[in-house]
Amino acid sequence: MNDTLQQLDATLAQRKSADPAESYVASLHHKGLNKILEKVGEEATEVILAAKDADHSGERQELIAEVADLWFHCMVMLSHLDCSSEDVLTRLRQRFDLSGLEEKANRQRSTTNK
Ligand SMILES: N=c1c2ncn([C@@H]3O[C@H](COP(=O)(O)OP(=O)(O)OP(=O)(O)O)[C@@H](O)[C@H]3O)c2ncn1[C@@H]1O[C@H](COP(=O)(O)O)[C@@H](O)[C@H]1O
Repeated sequence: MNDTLQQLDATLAQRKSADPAESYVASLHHKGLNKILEKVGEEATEVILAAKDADHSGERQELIAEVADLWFHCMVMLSHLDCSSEDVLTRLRQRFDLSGLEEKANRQRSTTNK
């Protein structure tokens, strides 16, 4: 697994029992799932706006920073629900040999057969 994600996952797990007054992550866990989901939604919107700006201006740093915020808040959400980045990476690895179009065709075939 990617070292950066693994290191951050370990920090996030530790913050589940930390003092909300001393840790941003602990404060999100303390506020609960709805607050975490609100942050994920906000960051997703910011990624979209930054991508549009990057497309017009050619400047990529803001986009990279916003994607980092989105990934981070998704990781907090996963941690809150007792999942980890490793679970997501495993799922992505399982898809390595399957094209997106093939996967979609299989899904549509199984829906029509119901
Ligand atoms: N990677 C991050 C990270 N990325 C973004 N953020 C925080 O996410 C918040 C982004 O939200 P906004 O930009 O909307 O800022 P805001 O207005 O302050 O947010 P709200 O008041 O709406 O909650 C900011 O407070 C950022 O500092 C992060 N906070 C923490 N981490 C990692 O998590 C670790 C643990 O952090 P603490 O729990 O704070 O110790 C840190 O060591 C870092 O590795």
